[in-house]
Amino acid sequence: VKLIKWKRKQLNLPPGRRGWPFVGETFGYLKPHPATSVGQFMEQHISRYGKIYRSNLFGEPTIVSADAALNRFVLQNEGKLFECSYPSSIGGILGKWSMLVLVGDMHREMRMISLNFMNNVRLRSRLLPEVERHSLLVLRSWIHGSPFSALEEAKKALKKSLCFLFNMNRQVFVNLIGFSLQFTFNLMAKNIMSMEPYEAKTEKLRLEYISFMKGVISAPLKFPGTPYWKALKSRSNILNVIEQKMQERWQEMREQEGDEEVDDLLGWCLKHSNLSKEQTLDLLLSLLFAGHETSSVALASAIFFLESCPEAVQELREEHSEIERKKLQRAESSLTWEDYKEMEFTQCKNGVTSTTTNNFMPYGGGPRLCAGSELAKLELAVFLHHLVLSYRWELAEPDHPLAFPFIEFPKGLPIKVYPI
Ligand code: HEM
Repeated sequence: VKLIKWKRKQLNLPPGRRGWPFVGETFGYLKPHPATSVGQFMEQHISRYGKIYRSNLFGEPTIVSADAALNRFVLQNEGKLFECSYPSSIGGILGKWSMLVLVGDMHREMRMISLNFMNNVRLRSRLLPEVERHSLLVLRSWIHGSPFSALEEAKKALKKSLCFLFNMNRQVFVNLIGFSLQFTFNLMAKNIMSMEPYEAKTEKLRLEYISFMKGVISAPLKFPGTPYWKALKSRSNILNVIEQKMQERWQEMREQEGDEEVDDLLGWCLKHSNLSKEQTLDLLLSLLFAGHETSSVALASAIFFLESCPEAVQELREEHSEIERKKLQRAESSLTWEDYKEMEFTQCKNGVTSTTTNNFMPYGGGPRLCAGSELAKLELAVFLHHLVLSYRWELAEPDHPLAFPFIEFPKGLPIKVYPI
């Protein structure tokens, strides 16, 4: 669904209605609904007005489109016929230099930096081994316990976090959302700022992001207690951590005078870009945001839907067992890029019709096409590889994805896993 704002009056506008004064139809539009449907609001509006209709959302006159062809046209003409904009509250939280809210040349510059950080060479040589290491860290913690136990402070953080874990007769209960967030966050924190997983500072930052995310799409009410207020506070705490990392890195760079460079995004920005300190802070903050919530929900959803399709799990297991067998024959201990390319069923490379590919736009399109889509696909495939080879799983209690408007599993997707 794309929201398109119009400024001029007396245009040939689609049908629709304005709703209540000021708030328009915002509350109805944002009402949580099962993520497997477009929701009652959209269904009712589409049946009454068609797939393209007029409304009033977030305090602005708006055209809503649930029409895939129009959505693709809008995405592809971004910066030419259309310009992206978000409700101002989102800019307040992500920062005015965040790539998600920037337009024009500055957006292009930030985008180039992000694409460079996740380019094909880095994906093969650096990110693939990291993705595998972080997948195994999480999956092994399900049976061996988390490396947390060594750290008193992090233990407290664990209690507060969504994750829980206990072991009974080799059957393990896992709060999947907590663990998939841990996996994707740790991966990004390592590659953006060389922060090690399970260290107290990394955990603290991860927990800040949880309250940060809750406020990104919330009413911009700036008084204590509201999600928006808490998210602004988290933003400032997150920026403090990133700034401290930046100071430490400057210090190291001065001391080492051009010696070995740390291979992370922070190091690259400080050495090779002309970004100001503020711009670098917002870039890192928003990349950490864009790069972990999204892929963790995608991963949890994949595992959720697979649970109800044993045939697909069986086919996955066959594909990954074969890859594992060949890997062992070559006496290799880690996955190679060639192994990854062989995960064809996992990546749904066969049997996808052109209608599906044309209408399915999970990564957006045009000049704002997700900069991390290749990394996200790698994360999903490698995690699933080790998951299906190590465990069987089933839902521990009924849960389902809700559009909130971000996708959430109300119970955190509790699953029971059995080591194979
Ligand atoms: C399954 C996981 C993911 C999904 C579904 C997803 C989805 C999207 C979508 C729909 C957009 C376009 C937003 C717009 O139109 O303005 C986007 C942008 C972006 N995504 Fe992702 N994303 C995922 C994972 C990631 C990862 C792992 C990263 C890594 C850092 C990332 C980084 C970005 C960035 C930097 C942008 C902004 C691109 C730009 O404005 O030029 N994403 N993502």
